[in-house]
Amino acid sequence: MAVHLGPNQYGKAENRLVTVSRNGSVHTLRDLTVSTSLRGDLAATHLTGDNSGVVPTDTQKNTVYAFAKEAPVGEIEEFALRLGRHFVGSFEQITGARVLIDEHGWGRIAANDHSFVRGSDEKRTTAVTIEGSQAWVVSGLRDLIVLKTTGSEFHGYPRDKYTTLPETNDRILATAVSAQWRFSSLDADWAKSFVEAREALLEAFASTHSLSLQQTLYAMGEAVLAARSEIAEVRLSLPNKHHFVVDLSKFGLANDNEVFYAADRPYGLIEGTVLRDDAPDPGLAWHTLPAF
Ligand SMILES: O=c1[nH]c(=O)c2[nH]c(=O)[nH]c2[nH]1
Repeated sequence: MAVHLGPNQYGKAENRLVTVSRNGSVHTLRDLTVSTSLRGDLAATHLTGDNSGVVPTDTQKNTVYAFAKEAPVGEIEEFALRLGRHFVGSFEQITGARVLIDEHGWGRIAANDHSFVRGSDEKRTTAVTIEGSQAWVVSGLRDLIVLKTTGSEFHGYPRDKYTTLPETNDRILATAVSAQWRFSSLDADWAKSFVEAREALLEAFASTHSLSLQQTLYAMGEAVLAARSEIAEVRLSLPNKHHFVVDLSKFGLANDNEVFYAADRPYGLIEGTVLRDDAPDPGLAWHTLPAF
């Protein structure tokens, strides 16, 4: 039996990092989940258990925490680039790295400058891939939950003997947006880019009169590309969070799109990519990230 080692990487997943920085009595809280993965000449450990090239995942974890102390964390893209470049630059066998960071949002409680309230489950995300001296950044968000109570239709689909879905020209449209956008430049203003891309997603969701969630997805991706020239490509994953009109006729009640059953599962899952015609080659930007 002839076999060989295929692509591999290893690291410490989901390091939970919380930092507090103090400006007098005003405290600033950051809450990140950081995952590092390293690649390179790692055949020896897989084939013989020779660990001479293996930077322990424990060391990777420690580096995340030490780096958070040694310099300001900054934007998550900057922190991920700093970590990835460190591992690739410091260890001969390590030629590539992927650093994933999710940022969890906290708001201030007005009572003082050191109390916070965890907001929604929305996460700001980045995925940085390093290969030698090259770097690619894909940023985005997850679990941005949106809903509109009108301005959504769904009809005109083929019917067969299994089709029961009634056509509708007025329904609730709701989804939990996962978006990832690929930067064509590392010179971006990461914070501004995030705020404006997010705003473009929300604006497009709200203002597109939707004939399908697919159409809304395309409009949302297009809006991000129109808003931010440094973004080359947007990938969206949109679960269709169905809201079914409850049949109240058995109680002698009419239901004019007022009472809904919010279904948990199954859900439609609409996924797609919108990219500029002249988008630069993605290189390894999507390496190990979901593609569709
Ligand atoms: O916007 C939609 N797209 C679909 O593909 C689909 N399929 C379905 O049953 N409902 C919907 N809604």
